Amino acid sequence: MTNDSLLTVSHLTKRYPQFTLQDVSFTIAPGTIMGMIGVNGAGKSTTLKSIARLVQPDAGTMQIAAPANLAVMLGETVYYPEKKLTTITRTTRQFYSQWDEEQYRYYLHFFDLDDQKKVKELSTGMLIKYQLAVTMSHHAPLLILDEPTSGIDPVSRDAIRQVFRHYVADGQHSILFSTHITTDLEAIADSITYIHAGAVLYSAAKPDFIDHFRRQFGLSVNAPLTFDDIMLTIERKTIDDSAIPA
Ligand SMILES: Nc1ncnc2c1ncn2[C@@H]1O[C@H](COP(=O)(O)OP(=O)(O)OP(=O)(O)O)[C@@H](O)[C@H]1O
Repeated sequence: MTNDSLLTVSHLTKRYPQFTLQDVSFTIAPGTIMGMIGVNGAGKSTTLKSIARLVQPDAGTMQIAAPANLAVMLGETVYYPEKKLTTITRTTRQFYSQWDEEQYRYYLHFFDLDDQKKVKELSTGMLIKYQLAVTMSHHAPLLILDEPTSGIDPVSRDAIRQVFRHYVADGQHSILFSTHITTDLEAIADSITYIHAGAVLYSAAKPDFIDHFRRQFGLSVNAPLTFDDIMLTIERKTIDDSAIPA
C-alpha cells in the first residue's frame, strides 16, 4: 500500500458458479470519494462485499490504512417494523467505540428524520437516510456504500452528496460507493472505477477517466462526454426488430 492510499485492492478475485470477479485492483486516496459504475450484474456489489469481507474472496488482498476500520451500507437492512429509530440506535451505537452522538443528531436534523418514528412509519428514502446517519456517525475512515442514493429524491440526494463531501473534507476519510445515478459521479466523485463483466475496465481520477475514453472514442480533447455516453458507447445493445415476434 502506498502512503497516499487509504484503501488498496489488489487482484481481487471471487468465483461464483456462473460469474467471476477477476483480478480487480484499484486504490483510494484519503480525503477522496470514489464512484463505482457498471451495468447490472457487472460485479460492483461483489467487489464491495469482498472488501467488507461479507463474502470470502478466492484471491487478492485488501489493505485499509490504520486505524483499520470501515463502515458499510450494503443493501437494505431489515429492521423490526415496530421498533422506534431511537431504540435501534441505542442498541447499534454500543457496537462503536467511536460513536459520535452529536454528529448523529446533526445528520438526523439535516435529513429531516424524526427518531421517535417507528420503522414501519418510514418511507424507503427515509430508511436509507437513517441508515446513512448511523453509518456515518462513528468516524470510520472508509465508508463502503452500495447504491446509497438509489430511491432518493433529488433534494435529499443533494443533501446526501453534501454530507459525503463534508465527511471526506478533513483529508482523513474516504468513501467508496456504487451508483447507477451518473450525476452523482459528476457532482461528487474524485475518482471512478468502471466494472465491466467482472473486471476493472478503467479506474482513474475523474478528469483522467473522461480523457481516457475521449481518446478511446477518437474525440477531441474538450469534446463533451458524460458518464452515460461512456457507458452507452461501451455497453449499448440495439433491438433487432426482425427478431421480435409480430
Ligand atoms: N451469492 C451469489 N451466488 C452466486 N452468484 C452470485 C451471488 N451473488 C452475486 N452473484 C452473481 O455475481 C454477478 C455480479 O453480481 P453483483 O451483485 O456483484 O452485480 P452488480 O454490478 O452489483 O449489479 P447491480 O447493478 O444489478 O446491483 C451476477 O451474475 C450475480 O448473479
